[in-house]
Amino acid sequence: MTHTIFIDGEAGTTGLEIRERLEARPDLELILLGDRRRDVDARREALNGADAVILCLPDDAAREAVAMIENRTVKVIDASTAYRVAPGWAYGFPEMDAGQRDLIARSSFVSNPGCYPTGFIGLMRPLVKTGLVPTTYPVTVNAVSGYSGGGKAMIAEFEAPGAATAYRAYGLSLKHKHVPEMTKHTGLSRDVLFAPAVGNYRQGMLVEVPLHLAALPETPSVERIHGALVEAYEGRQFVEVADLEETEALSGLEPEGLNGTNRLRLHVFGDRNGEQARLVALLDNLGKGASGAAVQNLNIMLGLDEATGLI
Ligand SMILES: NC(=O)C1=CN([C@@H]2O[C@H](COP(=O)(O)OP(=O)(O)OC[C@H]3O[C@@H](n4cnc5c(N)ncnc54)[C@H](OP(=O)(O)O)[C@@H]3O)[C@@H](O)[C@H]2O)C=CC1
Ligand SMILES: CC(=O)N[C@@H](CCC(=O)OP(=O)(O)O)C(=O)O
Repeated sequence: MTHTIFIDGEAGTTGLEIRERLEARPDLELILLGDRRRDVDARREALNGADAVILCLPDDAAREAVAMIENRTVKVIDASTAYRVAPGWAYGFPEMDAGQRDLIARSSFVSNPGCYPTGFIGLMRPLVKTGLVPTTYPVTVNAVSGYSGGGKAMIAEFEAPGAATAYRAYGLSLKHKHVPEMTKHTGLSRDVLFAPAVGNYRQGMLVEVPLHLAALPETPSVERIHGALVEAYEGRQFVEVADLEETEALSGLEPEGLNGTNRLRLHVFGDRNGEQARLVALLDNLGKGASGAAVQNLNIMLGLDEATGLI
């Protein structure tokens, strides 16, 4: 059986990567609008005529697209921030809980997680759930992304001749749009303090949570933190927890290590005295952070093997 798929935003950074992942698949037929992609009537017809639609648009345009969908049989995946904490939408992170994959499979409206939140929630949700980190704990997140994270506009800025910025801290007003989903989907009751940065390379990211272990109620060991993550993701194809020995042997970690994949790798670095830890997630902002995750959710919603077409 062939499923018809419409990517609204097919020529954008996320849309193009999804298209690349879907184009070669014989089980799917893509509805492509080409030069008519901004034509509202053409979009309305495609949004209501496909089996599934993937919205790769800015937030406001995503809300407009959702309002255009009258056909209740259409399955919708939104890659924007518009619906990530909205009622009636399933959060598209299948590995985050035992029942999340089934929830996504039953849902017609799935919100794809943000790239930074995928790394952060991957690291912190199991620790909050097991009580190792209290819900009231003041959590800080430091992160760096490649410039494709900012879409076409940021790619043009960084790739313009003479653009020499090496690194830029941003989100300095402490109101980044990812904070609500990071807080909600880890189960924290206090907003996380998010310190993002963008580097002069195209793609890939590191998301880090530093922890003073002695400030946590049970002063958990690095092994215990690591064990909670291993247990949470056992048997998951796309989320892996690096061995402690492998992590200890590393003298550095680079953000481009999983580019082109749908994988998320979690590391737990600890000091010799067991007083401090650095939890670090590595992912491709356009892989498990966006386009890969959207394809994984699409597979689940269509009742297919979730790994179809993904590495
Ligand atoms: N880049 C990333 O790493 C990630 C992005 N996302 C999210 O995915 C969404 C898309 O981001 P990204 O691909 O980076 O952005 P881009 O700027 O690269 O692409 C946006 C796309 O949206 C289209 N578009 C913009 N406004 C409208 C409109 N009013 N009507 C119809 N189409 C419109 C553009 O069309 P045109 O081609 O004609 O310009 C373009 O194709 C955003 O919500 C972003 O936050 C999520 C996770 C990671
Ligand atoms: C480098 C950069 O600018 N990154 C983007 C996040 C990209 C992303 O995750 O998009 P969503 O917001 O849809 O999740 C930002 O911080 O706004």
